[in-house]
Amino acid sequence: MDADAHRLESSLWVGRKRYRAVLSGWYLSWTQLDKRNREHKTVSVPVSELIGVEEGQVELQPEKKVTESDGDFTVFSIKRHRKGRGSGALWTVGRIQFCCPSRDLRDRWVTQLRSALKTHGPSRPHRLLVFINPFGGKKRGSQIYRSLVAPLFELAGISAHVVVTERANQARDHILKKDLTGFDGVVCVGGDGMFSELLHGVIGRTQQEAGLSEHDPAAALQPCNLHIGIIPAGSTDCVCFATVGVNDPVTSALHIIIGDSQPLDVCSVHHLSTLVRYSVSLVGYGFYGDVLAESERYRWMGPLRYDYSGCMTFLSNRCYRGTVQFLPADSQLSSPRDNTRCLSGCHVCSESTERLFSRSDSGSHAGSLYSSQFSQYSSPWEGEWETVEGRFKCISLTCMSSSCPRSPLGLSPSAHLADGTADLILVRDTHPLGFLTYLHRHTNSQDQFDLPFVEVHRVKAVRFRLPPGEEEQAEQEEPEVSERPGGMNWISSVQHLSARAKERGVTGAKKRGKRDFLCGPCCRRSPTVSVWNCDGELLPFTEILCRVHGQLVRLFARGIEEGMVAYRGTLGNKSCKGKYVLHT
Ligand SMILES: Nc1ncnc2c1ncn2[C@@H]1O[C@H](COP(=O)(O)OP(=O)(O)OP(=O)(O)O)[C@@H](O)[C@H]1O
Ligand SMILES: CCCCCCCCCCCCC/C=C/[C@@H](O)[C@H](CO)NC(=O)CCCCC
Ligand SMILES: [Ca+2]
Repeated sequence: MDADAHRLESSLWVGRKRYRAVLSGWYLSWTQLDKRNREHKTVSVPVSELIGVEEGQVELQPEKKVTESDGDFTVFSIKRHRKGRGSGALWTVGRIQFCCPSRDLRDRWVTQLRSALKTHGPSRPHRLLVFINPFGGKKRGSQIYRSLVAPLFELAGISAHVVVTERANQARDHILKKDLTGFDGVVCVGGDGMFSELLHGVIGRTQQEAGLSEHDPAAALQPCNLHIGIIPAGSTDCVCFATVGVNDPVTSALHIIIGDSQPLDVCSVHHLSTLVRYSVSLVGYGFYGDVLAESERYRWMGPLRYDYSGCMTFLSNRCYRGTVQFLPADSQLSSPRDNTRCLSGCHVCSESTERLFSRSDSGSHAGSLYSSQFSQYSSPWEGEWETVEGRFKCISLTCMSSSCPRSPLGLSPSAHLADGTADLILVRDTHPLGFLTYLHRHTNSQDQFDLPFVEVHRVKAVRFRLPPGEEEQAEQEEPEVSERPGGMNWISSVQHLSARAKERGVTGAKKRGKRDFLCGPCCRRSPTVSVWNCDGELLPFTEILCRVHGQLVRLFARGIEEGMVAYRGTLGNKSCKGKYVLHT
């Protein structure tokens, strides 16, 4: 469609000032005119960043108020605010009140702006399925949705079907089993645990519909079309923070409204021939597993439980033996120590998109999303496995930086959201001060990998084994796997085992009498086996195989926007490229 099909130009008033307003191409701009018709300051807003247009003078805060008058209309758009270094932009709603000399002209402006919005925003969602966890984080999910998010969805003309969950895994089961026709996306209001429910629902549903089994780690899974949105209202909100750059409900709601799309790598975790779980932020053994196991006893503390358990776990000064094997990623493409950051529009991720989807029938990426991935035609195990054996303070695998408010640059600051790889961080046994230095570097900009006991690898797959004599005694715990593609027996079996792991604070190890978490970390002989933390859930198995699936899901996000985003505009006659002209 011709970008100028909606062109409109006229004189308008904003307050007492007269402007020449133009809707042209991809922008709405208005230039102040003086009494002699000389042009002054121009403000420009991309149509893609308009939220909605309303007749009359409209205010949203403290609640929606409309004052009708013949010539007025109100335009709502995205307004950026710069946050601290390393984080993304905070978005709020900008409001501009225009006044036309006639009702007829007002109607033309409203019609043209609305139709420009439709044309320029084909990827914007119209219908969303929203799951609210009323108990996540500080238990403010329902209030956050009602007061901050719902009014914006209404303004943008999005219809939302809201489910307030009454039990864990309700959102996941709903996505797996219910009719989702007509929904353009699913949204969670909660923390990483809620996101994980949506992730499992969306991936499981997509594989069911494609007739694929999720258990085979070598299988090429079908990329998911249904977008996931996250309104942060949890304890860590790591996935939101790492994909948007801030954990702010309004910013996330605005990314959803304008239909942003961020592909995300997902790691599948397998035990023997069973899929155990999917992960995007952390598969962690040793310290992070112990912190999570310990924190389960202190849920009542809310988000503070991680700080308390972190201290207790640190004081217990444990390390664990094991063998880690990994399949390195192509080191020509990127490295976890190249000091780059994956930002919005990242070229490493874009090139990966081409590699992952290039063998599809359709030339366009959007088309190729619906067809099979390149990896279906080649083995995911190409390359030589490397082996590292030893005693580890912690072993972490992350598909993305895993930045969060506790650690603004994250577990692996140069990791990419959508490059088809994960970073494997091995922290060998060291003295407590060394490990404290490693942990502390997560909170500032010092390089946590520049320590003699730390190594980091960019990988496509990882395998973990216990030392001989300590192997997993999994016979009694092996879940019964459904033979049917997309079968769901494994979910309930693994879920049952995870719940048992949670109850005991640790996986089957207690049975072996090798550890006992429940009596406190400081007063026991050191256990020899830890537990895996998979995006905040304890895994019921110790010996696992992890495989990265490039760009398996898509979020309503755009990666981290660092600094103000440039777009063309004019300031008087001078170019102001590189500046975002704010308006209120
Ligand atoms: N109604 C409910 N009752 C109990 N648990 C629920 C309910 N709805 C969702 N859950 C579960 O609560 C867990 C924690 O939720 P959520 O992620 O929203 O909060 P959180 O406090 O941030 O936790 P975390 O960040 O540690 O995962 C999730 O794993 C989810 O499965
Ligand atoms: C001396 C100061 C030391 C400070 C140390 C700070 C280190 C912070 C690293 C942050 C790593 C976050 C990894 C993300 C994990 C999430 O998928 C998961 C689910 O929400 N959270 C936890 O498991 C919760 C576990 C959180 C552990 C801290
Ligand atoms: Ca990645």
